[in-house]
This record gives sequence, structure tokens and C-alpha cells, in this order.
Amino acid sequence: MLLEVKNLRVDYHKVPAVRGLNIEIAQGEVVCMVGPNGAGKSTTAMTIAGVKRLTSGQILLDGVDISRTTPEAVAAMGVSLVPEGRRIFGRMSVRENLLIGAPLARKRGQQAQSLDRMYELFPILEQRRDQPAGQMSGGEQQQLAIARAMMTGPRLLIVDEPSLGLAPQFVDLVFSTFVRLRQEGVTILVVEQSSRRALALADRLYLVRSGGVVMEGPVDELTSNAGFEAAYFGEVGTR
Ligand SMILES: Nc1ncnc2c1ncn2[C@@H]1O[C@H](COP(=O)(O)OP(=O)(O)OP(=O)(O)O)[C@@H](O)[C@H]1O
Repeated sequence: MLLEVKNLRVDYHKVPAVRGLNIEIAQGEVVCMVGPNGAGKSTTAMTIAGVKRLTSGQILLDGVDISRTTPEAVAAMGVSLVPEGRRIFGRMSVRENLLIGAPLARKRGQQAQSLDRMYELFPILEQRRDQPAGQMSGGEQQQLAIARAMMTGPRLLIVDEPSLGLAPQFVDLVFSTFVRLRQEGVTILVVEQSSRRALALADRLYLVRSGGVVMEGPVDELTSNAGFEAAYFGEVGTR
């Protein structure tokens, strides 16, 4: 397994946000974690990336315990997080934003190679490379955030709520990006509240509620389960 999250518990000031959550992701898989507001999805994503500390449980990357590792070290081991809200630097150019994503690739040649690779994957970013990132549309900015996270050539890309606040055509654009990345063999964990697009994209799905997994499995198996649609779309609406 590339990633194993075992019996994860994460607290905010002693109040549990994640309680006994288990997920596994194999190399090359595209996995979606879905669930309503406050279910603990973002907390889980941040904890895997080392940004938030766990209270108990284990996070293994290729069998190596990374649960007490710094975010920088987790990134160096190949885990990249696109945080909720994108956090791009609006006044800096697209190119500068991308270069921030590759602090480890100190050698000029490596950075240039990663930049070229991202421009090939995201042609719009090459067209806009010298423009302030803040002048792009929300969908383009989300592509930039994903490309920035890809600059280090991660083994696992975690994307938190990529469609949040985007118009439908931009959501399509972002999800088509994931299809392209999956063709490149990138392992992806997508976090969404609820999304039919997530169902169309993912190999497997985890439905999270109140800090734990309540349903999981291959998407085609889940969607043929009578209780699934109600559990998935019932309370959280569709996007
Ligand atoms: N910084 C924080 N301080 C205190 N409690 C927090 C903090 N961040 C999240 N929580 C709480 O932790 C729980 C899980 O929140 P989390 O953001 O992980 O859920 P989520 O599934 O990602 O929801 P959303 O879809 O709204 O982002 C919630 O009860 C939330 O109120």
C-alpha cells in the first residue's frame, strides 16, 4: 500500500474531529473521500500532509510511519497537498507561484524541467505565465494550485475540495486535469463534499461522517448498493 491511515484520531483542543478513521490507497489509484460539512475530511487531509498533528493512530507511507514527521519532510517523501481555498499568491506571476512549489529542486535544470512539464500538462499556465496569478479565473487558479503541488513530482497528490466556489464549467476543467494526471500514473486523493464528478473519476470511494468512514468500496459496487445514493447525496446535496 502507498498510504495506510490506521485508526486515526485528531483533536482540536481536546475535541475530536477525526475518530478512528481508516483509509488505504494503492499506488496509481484515484480515491475520493466524500462527506458532509464538518465530517473531518480536511482535518484528515492536513494530518496526512503533516500540517496537523494526530492524537493517536498511524499514518504509513510505503510502510514507513510518517505520523510524527514535519510537513516539509512529508513533502520531501512525496506527499503533496493542495489545500482548501488554493492559497495562490495573487500578485505574483503564474511562473513564480509554480517555482514556490519546488523549493527542493534547487538545481536550476530541475526547476526548468518541472516547469516545462507543468506547462505541457496545463497549457493555460504557459499562456499566462508572466501574468499575476490573481488575474486568472477561479478554475485556472485551481489548476495553478494543482500544478504547483505537482512541481515536486509527488507520489501522492491530495486535493482538498477542488470544486469549492467554482462555476460548473471550471469544475469540469479541474476534473479533466485529474483524468490527465491519472493517465500519467499519479496517485490521487480527492476530498469533496459531494460530487457526481467525483463518482465518475474515482476508482474507490470513502464516505466519511462524524470523523469516521461509514461506507467504502469500489465506485461501481457502491453505486449499485441501494442505500448508497441516499447516504451519499441524501443530506449533502449535489454539485
Ligand atoms: N481550526 C479548528 N479549530 C477547532 N475546530 C476545528 C478546526 N478546524 C476544524 N474543526 C472542527 O473539526 C471538525 C472537522 O472539520 P473538517 O474541516 O475537518 O471537516 P470537513 O469534512 O473537511 O468539512 P468541510 O467540508 O466543511 O471542510 C468540525 O467539527 C470542525 O468544526
